[in-house]
Amino acid sequence: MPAQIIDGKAIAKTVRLQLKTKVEQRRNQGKRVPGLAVILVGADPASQVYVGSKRRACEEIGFLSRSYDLESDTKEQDLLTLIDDLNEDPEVDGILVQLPLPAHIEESKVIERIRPDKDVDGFHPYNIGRLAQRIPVLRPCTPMGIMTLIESTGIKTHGLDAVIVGASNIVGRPMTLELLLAGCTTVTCHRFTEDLKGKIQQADLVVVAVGKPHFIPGDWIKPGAIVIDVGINRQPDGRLVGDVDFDAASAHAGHITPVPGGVGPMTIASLMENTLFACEQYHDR
Ligand SMILES: Nc1nc2c(c(=O)[nH]1)N[C@@H](CN(C=O)c1ccc(C(=O)N[C@@H](CCC(=O)O)C(=O)O)cc1)CN2
Repeated sequence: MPAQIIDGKAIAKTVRLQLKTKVEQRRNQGKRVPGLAVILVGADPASQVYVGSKRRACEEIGFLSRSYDLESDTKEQDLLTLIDDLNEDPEVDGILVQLPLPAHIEESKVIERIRPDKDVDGFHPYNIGRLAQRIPVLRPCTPMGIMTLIESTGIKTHGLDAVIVGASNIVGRPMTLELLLAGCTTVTCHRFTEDLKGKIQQADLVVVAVGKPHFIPGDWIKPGAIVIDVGINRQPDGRLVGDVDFDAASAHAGHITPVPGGVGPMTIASLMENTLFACEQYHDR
């Protein structure tokens, strides 16, 4: 039987509609709307697309949206000063700095400058530490969205053997922490991993985030496994493909995310959830 498609676009839309209702309720109660500041440094075309989607999602849900588009040669200190200002701005619940940053700006310095209670990306060491200690607050958006997608299948995660391919700070590492928290036995694979095929063949759940088109052949997938593809690779003909050979993997998997329309839209929906969370948990008074 072919795999069931996990429709991230539809699930993300449902999440956004639920958030819109909650914002309307806040308005009716005389409360202020949550605010998100989105900062883009430079003009990377993919980043412009993602930032545009984040700003549109804010408007659709009814959040206050603040946009900061900075030149690619912006000084690190100027970006840090903007973050300092936004940290003190009572209308702003969340601050998002789109990654990657230009090479002259130190990413960790910027992430650590955002106050943990406004770190809606969930990348600050405080928020990563909370997730590692099983008391999550603001969680990294892509892994958080993936957990929502997995929950939508109705499959219980306790005891599953999960393989995460890729060990980035944005996806692979926090994904491992999320799946550990969800009761999976986790194996995190990276460039030095040996026998990747053997590990994937054993996995009930595979999350792939390496950024290489069709890196995982379909016939490596265990029959019935859940396959989550985080890769977004543009082909010479303009099509987007994932890190997994979708057509071949669909013949083996039980559930699979498409690219596009899988993980990407849920990343943005999770960011919106985090913004409301920051507003309600930290800033409502
Ligand atoms: N500060 C951050 N920077 C980056 C993050 C992040 O979570 N925080 N993640 C990625 C990029 N990303 C979010 O910013 C992101 C990637 C993809 C999508 C998405 O909706 N993709 C669509 C396809 C869009 C297209 O046409 O290119 C899909 O998969 O259907 C949203 C957000 C790196 N940087």
